[in-house]
Amino acid sequence: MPRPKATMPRPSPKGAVERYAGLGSALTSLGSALAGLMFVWSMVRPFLPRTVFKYYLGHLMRRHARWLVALLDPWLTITITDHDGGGRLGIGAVYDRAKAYLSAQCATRARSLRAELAARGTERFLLSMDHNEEIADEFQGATVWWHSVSLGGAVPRRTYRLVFHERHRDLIVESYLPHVSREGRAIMASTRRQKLFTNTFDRHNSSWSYVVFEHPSTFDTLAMDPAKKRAIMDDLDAFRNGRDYYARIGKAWKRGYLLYGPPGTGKSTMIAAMANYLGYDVYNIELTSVTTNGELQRLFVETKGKSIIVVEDIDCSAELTAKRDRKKPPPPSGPDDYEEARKVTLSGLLNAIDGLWSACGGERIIIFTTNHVEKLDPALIRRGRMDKHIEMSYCCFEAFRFLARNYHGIDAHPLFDNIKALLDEANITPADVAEHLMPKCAADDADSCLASLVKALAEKAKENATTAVINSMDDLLKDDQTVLDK
Ligand SMILES: Nc1ncnc2c1ncn2[C@@H]1O[C@H](COP(=O)(O)OP(=O)(O)OP(=O)(O)O)[C@@H](O)[C@H]1O
Ligand SMILES: [Mg+2]
Repeated sequence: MPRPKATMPRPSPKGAVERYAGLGSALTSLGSALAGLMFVWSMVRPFLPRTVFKYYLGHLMRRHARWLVALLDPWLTITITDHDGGGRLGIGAVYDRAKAYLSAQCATRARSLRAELAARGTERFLLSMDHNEEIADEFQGATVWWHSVSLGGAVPRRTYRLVFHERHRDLIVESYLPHVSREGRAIMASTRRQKLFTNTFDRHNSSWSYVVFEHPSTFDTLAMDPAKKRAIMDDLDAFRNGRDYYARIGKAWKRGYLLYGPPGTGKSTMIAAMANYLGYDVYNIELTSVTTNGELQRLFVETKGKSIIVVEDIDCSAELTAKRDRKKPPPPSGPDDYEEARKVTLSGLLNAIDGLWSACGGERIIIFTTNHVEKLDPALIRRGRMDKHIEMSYCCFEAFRFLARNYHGIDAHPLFDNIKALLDEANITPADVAEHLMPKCAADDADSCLASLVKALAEKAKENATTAVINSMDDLLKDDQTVLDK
């Protein structure tokens, strides 16, 4: 039953009919032969000793069942699904490689295509097959068919089905699939786009979904003490180039950063700058939508290498601020207990971060952010888990100068001295400074923006001074009360 050559424009409809074309007559004659055989079998069977039937004929039929199936349908199928719980173990990666490989094939062969931008800042498109589209490919004289389908469910899973003749089994498994993987990886490397993954929850479980990561923040636009910034960049470089070093000292190739500081001091901006600097994907875990420790573990396992795993506002994310739960919880008995058992616990998070999986593949950075570092359990942020603690503080003069250069291209201004003095008293975040420096209308320029900043700083400094006086009076009153009580 020869299938149309791959060079033909498009097997129709969807190749399935061709695959079985010509089988009709064979099936008809086989059907009548089988019917005759069954008739003879029913006549003969009562006269056969039980053992003959059970051990000899049964065995014979089982042995030849595969041969019979192969005769009826010699076409084999390999299914490759995206994000089917094995991304970390390479199944998701296989899908991505197949998709990249097919992008080159389908550009000339498929009739219904999907297009996405190949990489940030380029005009190149990456083409892929649309759902239910099929293309043929030739490899060392063998023809294979790739069929793109979407498996149903709450989160539809994009899937490729690779169909080929059984006589090519070895060629496909030993040579063609590695060829697809190799070529696909090369194409991916040349068109790689950073991704931002977030965990979503449907009625059954959590899974990752992604968008293209396009955050403009870089270390060039991040305002902070230059020496501190340089130290962070050096740390990232050492990590990125540290594969052999980590292997030599016997540590998993991962590094934890704790970013802490008041709101608006640039923690999220710093994460984006790190991701852009390293070119890594970002996995943003929303702990409140993870219901169990097991699910959290699975999400971590599904992350790929060259990535930053982020848990923002870790102090508000889950019940992680209590002391480590040393005792095992009792088995759930009532509905409330079940609700309790569904929560992510501190030990669950620690296991997810440090589990054995974390040593496989490697090259992962884990970042926690918090506004209240003092609330966190020491176990969570100890060195080795959160290796580097970075304080994101209120805007210092260096950071202000950086922002002024960035927003208005100025390195000096008569108001700078005034601003320097006020910054020490005002405790204002880089986010607030940036807001004042941003022109609000066409008439706004460096002078007006700096004047607006000075006004805001003066007000904040005055407010802080008043608060300080009130606090000190409170302290005095408390001291007096203590003396009176005695
Ligand atoms: N150090 C900085 N350099 C440049 N811009 C900054 C800096 N810090 C803050 N910003 C500006 O302020 C905005 C808010 O900053 P960001 O979201 O990073 O703060 P955050 O520390 O993550 O706050 P939160 O604790 O509320 O999450 C950013 O969009 C950015 O434009
Ligand atoms: Mg933030």
